[in-house]
Amino acid sequence: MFPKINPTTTQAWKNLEDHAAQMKEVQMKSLFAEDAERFQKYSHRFQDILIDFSKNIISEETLKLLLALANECKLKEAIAAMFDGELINETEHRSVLHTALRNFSSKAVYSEGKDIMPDVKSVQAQMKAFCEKIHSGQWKGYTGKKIKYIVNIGIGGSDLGPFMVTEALKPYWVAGIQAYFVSNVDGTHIAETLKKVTPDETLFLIASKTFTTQETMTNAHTAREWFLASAKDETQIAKHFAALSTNEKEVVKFGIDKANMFQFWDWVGGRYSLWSAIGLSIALTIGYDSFEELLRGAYSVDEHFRSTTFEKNIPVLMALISLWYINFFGVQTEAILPYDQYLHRFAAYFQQGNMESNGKSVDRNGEEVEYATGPIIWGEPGTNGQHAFYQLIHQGTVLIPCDFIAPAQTHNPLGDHHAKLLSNFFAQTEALMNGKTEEEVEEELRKSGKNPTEIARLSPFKIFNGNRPTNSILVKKITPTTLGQLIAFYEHKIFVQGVVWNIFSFDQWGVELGKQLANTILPELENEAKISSHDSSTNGLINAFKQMR
Ligand SMILES: O=P(O)(O)OC[C@H]1O[C@](O)(CO)[C@@H](O)[C@@H]1O
Repeated sequence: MFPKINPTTTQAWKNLEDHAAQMKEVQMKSLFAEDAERFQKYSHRFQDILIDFSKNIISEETLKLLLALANECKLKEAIAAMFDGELINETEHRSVLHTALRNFSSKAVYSEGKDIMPDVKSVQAQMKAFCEKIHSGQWKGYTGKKIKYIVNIGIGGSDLGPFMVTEALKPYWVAGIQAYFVSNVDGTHIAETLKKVTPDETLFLIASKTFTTQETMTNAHTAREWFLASAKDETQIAKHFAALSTNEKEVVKFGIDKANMFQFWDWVGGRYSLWSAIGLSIALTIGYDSFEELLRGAYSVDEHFRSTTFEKNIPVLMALISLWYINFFGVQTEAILPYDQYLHRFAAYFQQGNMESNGKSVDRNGEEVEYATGPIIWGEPGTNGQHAFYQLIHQGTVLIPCDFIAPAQTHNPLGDHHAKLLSNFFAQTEALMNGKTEEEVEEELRKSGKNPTEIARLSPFKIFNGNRPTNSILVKKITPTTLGQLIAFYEHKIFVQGVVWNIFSFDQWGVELGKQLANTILPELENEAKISSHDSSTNGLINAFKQMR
């Protein structure tokens, strides 16, 4: 196991603190003015993806120190430990091997002494055969019709990944298949979905690693009742329900045929599970071959991550540059801004990926951390975001490093839409870096005919300080391959940060307390009795709810 190092005790951390004091005085635009090669030096190409880190408040010295920090925190050893199946998820005593799900080498991968690749390949073969049956129409519903609707019922990692990917890859959807995703326990979600599908043409995928998650089980039972209200025959459930899970016992208890169970394993974290059987909704929607391309894309990044020197290692650089702001500039939040409507769930997906992984305040030694860890992640597609929250990014009091992502080629070449979209993408990062000086503002106001009094009054509001960092990620086209690559970049970024912060990125104890309390409160809502067992606010709210309902 790699050592558990408090990053603040490293020499690199101390050096970075001193260096940050100097860099806080530096303007990015001066860095560009001083170095005509800056873009070439700080941008990296990975197949059809270009990542430009040059619009960051970093110098060669910054990167040298950040890389020294990674080395002092034993990142190399940590990467090897993950890929080698060591039990790095210590609080759950598990390996972390989502990378094995996209391992296209012929090499064995071991977890707790067992080569897991035969099981992985066998489930993939099962998924492929199932997709073929559904797509060819060989698989028939209870009235003899072919399956037209896929309804994935899952939440968190059992929903966000498949939903994000199927949306991102809409141009690849198999003709005749329509996918829906139900996650929220709010009955509205399933009720509205069921209005769009027919019982005899729908396949429900009950996606849950544990098969005990309240939301998913509640929705699954509602779907089952809805289905049986039409089919009126429990033996027909086998034609319309499949389970994606690690928990065979619970799947069978629910009444799903074992033959319709697609298995995955404890060493797949929920938020890293789209590559596993949880991806069946993806494979059914875009076809198994495209699903495999997605996996292959991720595999190519895994190889890059494992073998590329840290100086040129894209996820390592993404992680360290982000950490530079979080730990040395006091940054608390990052935005992910895809200039691609198909990627409209990308930020939401990595909200869970990042915040559930690195939203921790106890280190791997069980000590409270004395430094910042995971940031708040959020974002919306461009240009919608521009008309909503960019005001704050440009002129607000908080520094928000942003990732701008755009495809060079669109799947929908309509008139000049794409040129307009991309002109905004380029303009925003330029504006965030350069800002607009007082002189520029005054000159502009003068030209627009304002008098000196008006110029003096208005100019403070129109100044942009600039120097706001961005990464630009330009992708030739969003395809299964490039999407797989993008996702894997972000996954490994999260891993690298977790290593440097010395936290366990693959457990999620922080979601338990709320679940426990909800289980206590649920029976209290079953009658009209006045509640007095909580604090006065919780009692007051529950009692008011009982009166209002
Ligand atoms: O797949 P399951 O077991 O239903 O869990 C769903 C989600 O719930 C969590 O455990 C907590 O939100 C996530 O980590 C997971 O992705």
